[in-house]
Amino acid sequence: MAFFNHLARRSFAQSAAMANAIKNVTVIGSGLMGSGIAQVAAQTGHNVTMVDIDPVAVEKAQKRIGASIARVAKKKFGEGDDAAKFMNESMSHLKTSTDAVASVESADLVVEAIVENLKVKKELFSKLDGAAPAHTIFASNTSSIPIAKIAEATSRLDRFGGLHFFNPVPVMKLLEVVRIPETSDGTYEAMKGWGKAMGKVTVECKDTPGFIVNRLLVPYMFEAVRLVERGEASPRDVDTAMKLGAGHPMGPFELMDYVGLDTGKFIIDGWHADYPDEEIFKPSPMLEKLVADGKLGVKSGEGFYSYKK
Ligand SMILES: CCCCCCC[C@H](O)CC(=O)SCCNC(=O)CCNC(=O)[C@H](O)C(C)(C)COP(=O)([O-])OP(=O)([O-])OC[C@H]1O[C@@H](n2cnc3c(N)ncnc32)[C@H](O)[C@@H]1OP(=O)([O-])[O-]
Ligand SMILES: NC(=O)c1ccc[n+]([C@@H]2O[C@H](COP(=O)([O-])OP(=O)(O)OC[C@H]3O[C@@H](n4cnc5c(N)ncnc54)[C@H](O)[C@@H]3O)[C@@H](O)[C@H]2O)c1
Repeated sequence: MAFFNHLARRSFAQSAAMANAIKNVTVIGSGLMGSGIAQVAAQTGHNVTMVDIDPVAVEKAQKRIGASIARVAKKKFGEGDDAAKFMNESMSHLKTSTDAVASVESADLVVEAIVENLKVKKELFSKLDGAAPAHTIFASNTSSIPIAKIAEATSRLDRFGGLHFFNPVPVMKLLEVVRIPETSDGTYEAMKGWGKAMGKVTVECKDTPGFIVNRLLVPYMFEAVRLVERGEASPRDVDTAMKLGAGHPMGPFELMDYVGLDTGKFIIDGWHADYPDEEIFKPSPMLEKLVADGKLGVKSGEGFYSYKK
């Protein structure tokens, strides 16, 4: 018994040490998710570099983060000195860059949150693999792509996993921590420990399509799309029904607009390619048209609904 207690203490100490070892975090992608992850990492005292290929995206992300940190500060401290101190300290932990390769040179953890496209994610990780130190853990925030397929681009499968956050990151408490068969126990413990240091509740999941939440959420959203396409109800009434009848904070159309319809299309196209016989994953004419018209949801000012002021 004493021996097992000793082992348990040692593995706890090891995982705590690895989680504590994550100080320098590089977040690649400064869109909806990357900016949220970078913000929470900075708020929780990590040294963060947030990277995007698009300098305009970085600039917008900084503004979004400033506004969001102000909301968090107000909620935590009200008005006054403590709120200002929290905001200043958080912002002082955040750097930005447009050079992904240079930004990983001293990273303990890289969290990728770029476009939901396997080829683009692999190209990125393959470049980073040669530039990051040997100890650096790589993680993807993908919604739907198998982690193993992304990890193939690197030679560090034991230091690779999934860290799936939820939108809006500063508010949503959940973090799905995903391992592939090669992920080492040390890496997995470090990812979970970091999630806790970020203030999230972590759940563990294997590298299964959609992990836990999206395995249930995506078919639900697409049932809603089919229902509207069949002319059985309007998006507004479906949303009202799910909010007032099922207690959801947003209806499925509001939520799709919030997530981004381009991301929704990437997810469904990927799953349709992988599971061509599944009716629910077949392309939706309604979604195809909105994306083709540049109506990507809240982020572009219009999707199923208009957000233009
Ligand atoms: C097509 C297929 C698509 C597949 C999708 C897969 C996507 C993905 O992989 C998984 C997901 O993320 S799935 C998506 C998972 N996500 C969901 O399911 C989300 C469902 N929606 C919700 O939970 C709620 O509607 C919200 C929390 C978004 C807003 O809450 P509300 O009550 O309706 O409105 P409120 O009054 O404005 O906000 C209330 C308070 O929240 C705080 N706050 C809010 N935003 C903030 C920010 N950016 N920063 C900081 N703080 C922020 C703030 O404290 C505010 O209080 P304040 O006094 O005003 O400062
Ligand atoms: N939107 C959501 O609700 C949500 C939730 C959980 C997970 N995700 C996943 O997170 C990832 C990002 O989603 P998002 O909603 O933040 O997308 P987004 O469109 O808001 O942002 C993506 C950003 O990545 C940048 N980018 C693209 N290619 C890049 C590259 N090679 N190097 C650096 N930057 C690059 C783009 O310029 C853009 O700013 C996707 O994998 C998505 O599936 C999204």
